[in-house]
Amino acid sequence: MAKQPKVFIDGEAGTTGLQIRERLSDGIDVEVISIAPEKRKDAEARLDMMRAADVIILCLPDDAAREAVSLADNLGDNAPRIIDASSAHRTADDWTYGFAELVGGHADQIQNARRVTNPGCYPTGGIALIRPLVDAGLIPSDFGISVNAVSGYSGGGRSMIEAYEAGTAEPFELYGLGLSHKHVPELMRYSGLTRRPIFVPSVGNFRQGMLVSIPLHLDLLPGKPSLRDLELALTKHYDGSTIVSVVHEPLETVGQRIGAVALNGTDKIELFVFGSETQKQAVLLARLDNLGKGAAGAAVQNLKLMFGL
Ligand SMILES: NC(=O)C1=CN([C@@H]2O[C@H](COP(=O)(O)OP(=O)(O)OC[C@H]3O[C@@H](n4cnc5c(N)ncnc54)[C@H](OP(=O)(O)O)[C@@H]3O)[C@@H](O)[C@H]2O)C=CC1
Ligand SMILES: CC(=O)N[C@@H](CCC(=O)OP(=O)(O)O)C(=O)O
Repeated sequence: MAKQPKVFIDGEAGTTGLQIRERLSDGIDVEVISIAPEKRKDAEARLDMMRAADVIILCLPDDAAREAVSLADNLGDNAPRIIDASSAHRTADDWTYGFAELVGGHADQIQNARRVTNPGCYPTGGIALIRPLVDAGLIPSDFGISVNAVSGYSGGGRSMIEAYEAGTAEPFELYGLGLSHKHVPELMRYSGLTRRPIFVPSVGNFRQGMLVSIPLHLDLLPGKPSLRDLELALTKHYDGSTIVSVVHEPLETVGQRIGAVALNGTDKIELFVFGSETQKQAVLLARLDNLGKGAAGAAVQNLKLMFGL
């Protein structure tokens, strides 16, 4: 029988760490090794955990994740493999982007990678929608794209959760209005866009769940594609995936509105092409759980790929 991989979750007590822990206790053949809670920020103790681990999953703020990687570097060739859930290494050339469905064959790259950077929750939705359409030639890479999104408050980690649960946060707000959100470089790099998209995130008074939407003027696209053309290209790209699905619901069925929380507790993502053929306008839409495919679900998916679980 193959050896059970030993997993150290650095940041195990945080929002993402806890979700990963929960998923790993659900019949996945790994041994989770945990640090004593009072030592969780002690570099020597963390290094000892890294020595014992086959893989570490970083569920830390960006600076702490960078520090964890330099700790692991001290172990040279004996360093464990790394999955980083933070945004510290998302556009680094020597890391593999942990979105298995990105392009054909990408899952094999994750399988063989030593260092995998987990996608951000918003880029997961945006890239899932845009990349296949750029690759199919339906959206030119220099096309002007806007990405609007709403997240549950768990996306902001422990401090935002506490603020919402104490009733001290705005019930709903847009943010990132200086258009320099940290997710934009990642979104550009992996969606294949060369023109910087306008990204406007927002957060509301619900714990988890996410919608990412992209309005498009179809008559400004070079081939003037129909809604059906866009839907077909997405369907073809994700054919066979058990995680990403393209939902073929006519507008009349969904009633021209869609909620953010239907996939909560799952690691799935749904893609929709809404709009009006008459107006030649579309809204591409992704629905996911920010803590599922947007964080912990993707980390566990990558772990399974890396260890053939
Ligand atoms: N929440 C989400 O939807 C998503 C989060 N992410 C990313 O995952 C990472 C973790 O986020 P999240 O779980 O939400 O954050 P949390 O704030 O909920 O948890 C972070 C954890 O890291 C611990 N920690 C902080 N500094 C250190 C340190 N120097 N050494 C060891 N442990 C430390 C914290 O401990 P303490 O509280 O005691 O300081 C806490 O347990 C972030 O980089 C985030 O951007 C990615 C995708 C989605
Ligand atoms: C609501 C909220 O605050 N969301 C976070 C993103 C959460 C996420 O995916 O973050 P990482 O890229 O850090 O992993 C934000 O906008 O910064």
